[in-house]
Amino acid sequence: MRKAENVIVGISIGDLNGIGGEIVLKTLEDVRILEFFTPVIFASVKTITFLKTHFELDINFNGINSLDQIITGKINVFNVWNDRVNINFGQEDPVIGEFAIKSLFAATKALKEDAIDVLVTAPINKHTIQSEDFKFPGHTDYLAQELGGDSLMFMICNELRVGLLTDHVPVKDIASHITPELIESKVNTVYKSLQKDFNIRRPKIAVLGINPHTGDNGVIGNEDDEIMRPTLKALNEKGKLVYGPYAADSFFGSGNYKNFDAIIASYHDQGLIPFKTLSFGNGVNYTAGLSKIRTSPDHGTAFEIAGKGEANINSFKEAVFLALKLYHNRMENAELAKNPLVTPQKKI
Ligand SMILES: NC(=O)c1ccc[n+]([C@@H]2O[C@H](COP(=O)([O-])OP(=O)(O)OC[C@H]3O[C@@H](n4cnc5c(N)ncnc54)[C@H](O)[C@@H]3O)[C@@H](O)[C@H]2O)c1
Ligand SMILES: N[C@H](C(=O)O)[C@H](O)COP(=O)(O)O
Repeated sequence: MRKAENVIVGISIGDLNGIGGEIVLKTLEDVRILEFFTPVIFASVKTITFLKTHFELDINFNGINSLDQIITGKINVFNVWNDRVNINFGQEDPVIGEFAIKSLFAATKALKEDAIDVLVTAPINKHTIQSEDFKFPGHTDYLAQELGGDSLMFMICNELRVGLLTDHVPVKDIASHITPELIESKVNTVYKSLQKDFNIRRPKIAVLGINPHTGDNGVIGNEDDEIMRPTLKALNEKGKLVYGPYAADSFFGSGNYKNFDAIIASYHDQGLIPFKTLSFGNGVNYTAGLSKIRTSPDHGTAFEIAGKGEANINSFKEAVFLALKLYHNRMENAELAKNPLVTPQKKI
């Protein structure tokens, strides 16, 4: 297995008018971090120099034009563009959105070609990134297309893990998206991720219902009784410790969430509101189910504080360290699978 400092963490720079540049550079300013990995920022030396000057940071970096020029133990900046970027903190700007996408495309290509080991993405603005080349509601769907597999938005903070059945889906379409096939596929992805990424051998999973009070026997909707319950029962009978549907309103307040290795919420805000409240700014958004590891902080571009030097870097730092932990866990599990323990046979 690679030495820690040789693990290459690719970082896409996100929306340059937001807080992305600040959280990336302030995280890397503490040089002790380079003992744990080698970073490669996908942007340009000119742009990173502008940010370094703006935030008055004491960092040095190694500008590269090719990924075989990466130097271990240095902050590497890969020149994705040569243009001068007109940064106006706090402004929604489609031109800046194009640079966010250039950075993401270059970093994803490097990930696919194994030039980087994991990808950590700084936040993008979902509106300004839309173009002919990019018609996705976020990184999760884009990476699912690029890397294959069954992608799943999996929010992680210590022992709290919240996955989503439906992620960037408009509220009016949620119920029609939730089918037995989708439930089975998402439960399986969460299950495999808990085993392979988090080393939990026999995971226990809770699924939250769709309707208020899981429908109250059909008084407030039938989906929980007709779709959720039979699908979860069938999965349970196949041997998975999966339970539910649970009424979502009291599930976190009662502390019941602590009894499970992961919780699957039916839709975005049902899962992300309790997650972001309980994780106190330290949460990480992990895209599970893919062939490669991608993490990101659990917050967005925060335009109102961008450029002011007020951004909290904790969630981004956690995203980097979670990506490293998952990378090492996957490597270890792959090693173990290559050399399974053979049970000695009795001599007769
Ligand atoms: N991973 C991602 O790319 C990602 C994640 C979430 C949201 N977004 C996008 O970001 C944009 C803005 O979204 P939003 O306003 O709903 O959420 P947001 O997370 O940007 O901001 C919500 C609130 O939290 C504050 N905040 C966020 N991060 C902070 C930090 N590190 N330090 C201090 N305060 C912080 C903001 O100032 C704001 O008050 C949207 O386009 C959204 O889609 C992207
Ligand atoms: N729902 C995510 C969050 O709130 O953290 C966010 O929009 C990012 O989504 P992608 O990872 O798909 O960009």
